[in-house]
Amino acid sequence: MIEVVCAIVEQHGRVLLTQRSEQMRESMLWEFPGGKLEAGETEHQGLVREIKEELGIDVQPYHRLDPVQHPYPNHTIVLIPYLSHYNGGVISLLEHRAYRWATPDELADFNWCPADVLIVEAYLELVKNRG
Ligand SMILES: Nc1nc2c([nH]c(=O)n2[C@@H]2O[C@H](COP(=O)(O)OP(=O)(O)OP(=O)(O)O)[C@@H](O)[C@H]2O)c(=O)[nH]1
Repeated sequence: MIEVVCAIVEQHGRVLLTQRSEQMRESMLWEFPGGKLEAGETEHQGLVREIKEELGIDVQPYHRLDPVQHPYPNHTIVLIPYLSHYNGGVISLLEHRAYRWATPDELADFNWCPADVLIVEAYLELVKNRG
């Protein structure tokens, strides 16, 4: 099982989404930025490292949401989402095709990686319950 951590980074009522590039698996689909955990790394360390590597920004994970398991044709992943603070830096697209700061209302309009669909739903529920 491949463990993948991803960040739900919020700022001014919007959330950061990234679009996978032509070169990546699940190409052109939208996701929460992140990546595979490396051996010996904690989830927090892996998430901070991945976001720095692919977007050049600093984030601080603070709340773990329920992981989602998803079978892709050649591998199964467990996707572990963290609500995260944006701690600074300017976004550079070092691996992705595009990024957006989307409002919760807009999230349903994106073509998501299949593993993310349940995470988007859980996030929307959380936003609703915050009032
Ligand atoms: N980062 C990220 N990956 C996701 C999400 N949803 C999802 O299904 N995935 C899948 O999880 C896997 C993560 O791979 P990745 O390519 O982003 O990670 P990485 O940078 O560590 O991989 P690499 O070193 O093999 O290129 C891919 O199969 C990707 O499609 C998501 O929200 N964020």
